[in-house]
Amino acid sequence: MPEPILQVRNLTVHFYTYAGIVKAIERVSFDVYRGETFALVGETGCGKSVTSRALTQLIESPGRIVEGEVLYHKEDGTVVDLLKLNEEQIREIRGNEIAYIFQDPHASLDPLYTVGYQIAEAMEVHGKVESIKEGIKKAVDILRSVLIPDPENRVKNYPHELSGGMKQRVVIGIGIANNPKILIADEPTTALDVTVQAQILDLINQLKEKYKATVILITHNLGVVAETADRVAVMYAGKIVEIGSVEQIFKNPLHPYTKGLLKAVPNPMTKIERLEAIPGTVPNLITPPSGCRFHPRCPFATEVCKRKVPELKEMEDGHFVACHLY
Ligand SMILES: Nc1ncnc2c1ncn2[C@@H]1O[C@H](COP(=O)(O)OP(=O)(O)OP(=O)(O)O)[C@@H](O)[C@H]1O
Ligand code: NI
Repeated sequence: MPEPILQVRNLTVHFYTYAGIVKAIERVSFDVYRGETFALVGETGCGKSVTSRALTQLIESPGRIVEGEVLYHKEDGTVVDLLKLNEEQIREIRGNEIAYIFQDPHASLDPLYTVGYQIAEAMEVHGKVESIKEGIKKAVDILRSVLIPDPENRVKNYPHELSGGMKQRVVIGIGIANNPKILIADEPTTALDVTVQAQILDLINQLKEKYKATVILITHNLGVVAETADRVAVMYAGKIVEIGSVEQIFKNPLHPYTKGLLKAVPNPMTKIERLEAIPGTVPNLITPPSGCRFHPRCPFATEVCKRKVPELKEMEDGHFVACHLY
């Protein structure tokens, strides 16, 4: 039996805006197993980033986590609900046991400090080194492990002295500096060109093996999912509609939305295809559709789909779908 490292239950996040309450994610539940790469996929605005940020309470005003549990299974066997931790406790976990790599390396790095300093600081904050000076020494090894050439000199560079791909390697270096148990990569390659994207994904895979980490990978690129993930959760308009192994999802997609996604990508192994070609648009999440949120776009929708929210049901071993057709 795979052992869960995270169990997410009924995670719900709302944004209280002037226009109304944006129901960004609603009762999202899934497990992530220790050591796997778990992908969250879906069109833009479906709630991937909000879900991943909510795992460690990284939701800023006007957003609020209104419901849910995120059970984190530590290596010593204890289980904590990350949503019940206070600010200081969650900050101790964030960046240390659970680290993020965000999409835009420009926004993730401070232009005023050298990359060595920034890696050193990430370690010092969590008590992994006694001083920045010691941290900068270790930063050389970290730059080496993210395959930056000439790390002894690169450590003294400012972000603007590095290419986009190199900057993203530095961001990954900061992410892994404290040897996290879970690495959450939110569109880590979107801002990069295609060849560099492949290198960065390779790097994440290598680091995952080396540090025995668990990876949560957020992407709208199904080619990336096919190549790097073990399991996949498909999101639509703030809900998870299907979860399964990569093989189950690609060979036997069950939800009409998942089928549409796969059809919208002529060849799932093509890296550059994106998921934008399903007819209709993602609904407004202030007044989401009743029942199944996909029903207005679904070719198979019936009466019940308008009335009743479908729950996730297990159809085959580990393959879940939330759809009234099943
Ligand atoms: N600060 C905010 N205020 C209001 N609504 C927000 C805010 N942040 C996110 N949302 C809403 O939450 C929903 C989910 O957004 P999220 O960023 O998680 O989508 P995503 O799946 O990551 O999309 P993308 O692929 O474009 O990154 C969207 O409808 C978005 O408009
Ligand atoms: Ni996002």
